[in-house]
Amino acid sequence: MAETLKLAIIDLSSSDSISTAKSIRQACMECGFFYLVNHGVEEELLLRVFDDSQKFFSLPLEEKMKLAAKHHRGYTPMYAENLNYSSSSRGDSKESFYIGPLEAGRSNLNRWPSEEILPSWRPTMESYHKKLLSVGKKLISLIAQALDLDADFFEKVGALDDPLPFLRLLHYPGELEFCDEEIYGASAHSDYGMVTLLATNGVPGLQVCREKFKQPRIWEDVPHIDGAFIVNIGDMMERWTNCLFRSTVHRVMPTGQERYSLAFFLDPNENCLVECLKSCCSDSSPPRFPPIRSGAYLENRLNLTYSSEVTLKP
Ligand SMILES: O=C(O)CCC(=O)C(=O)O
Ligand SMILES: [Fe+2]
Repeated sequence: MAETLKLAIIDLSSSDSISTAKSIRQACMECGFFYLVNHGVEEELLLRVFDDSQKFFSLPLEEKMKLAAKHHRGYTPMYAENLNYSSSSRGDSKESFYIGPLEAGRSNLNRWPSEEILPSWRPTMESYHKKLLSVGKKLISLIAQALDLDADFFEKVGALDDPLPFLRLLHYPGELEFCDEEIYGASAHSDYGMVTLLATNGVPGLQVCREKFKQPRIWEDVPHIDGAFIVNIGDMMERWTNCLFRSTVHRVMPTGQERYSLAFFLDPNENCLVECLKSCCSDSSPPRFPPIRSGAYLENRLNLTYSSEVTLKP
């Protein structure tokens, strides 16, 4: 039985940004995961998004496959993905739908179910996507302050001016087709970008491993809190901070219950150079990673996860 992890709760509506930034710093250094409350996303919108997500995944497979992922947008069927590419097991038992950036010039790569089949599906997803981008940007400015940087640091380095936000609708079936081998809902992985904001339908399954280099791995459950997003730091933020802020390994275990979640990945603009912050390195603690361009890094990670061609550029 996994222990239950008690994560910090960060209030996005607090007027005391200094103390909020301090709590974020501690949470990111200790665990890389925290809850975000009072984020301003209405419950009614969240319910509509979950409802529409369920409607999409209930369509016949051939209908969903008409929107099969291209350029990393659209539908990925069950077992299409192996997040833990060092494992040779079957892919993950989940299906998903990716919605990429909505900004002009990029949004034409998105794939949408037709209005006749799922009326008002697209506007619902677009309004959630936009809302989450604004919550994510607010959070990033607090993360900058948590690193003793100017609140607009990540804007100034070009990460957030035309960023790469991806909304991913996820569906984990309750009953598994194969029970003779080790099957994960999502196998062990860390996220690639800056931050991820996750909402779930309340069904458990998410686990984190705080010490990724220790064996055997110890997994702890992350319980759902009504109305809270689960936020985690991604690998690019870990690179920026020279591992001060942790991109923690996590996974989703099947529980026999059907599960839906919404993961919003906020990734820097593809041209943004991700390099160790001056405040995070010294002679005795030199940069652990060379500088990389966000786009090249993401493409490489995505290509390792999916066998098919993935392109990020519009
Ligand atoms: O569904 C979840 O709870 C987590 C999904 C996840 O970690 C991911 O898609 O990166
Ligand atoms: Fe993840």
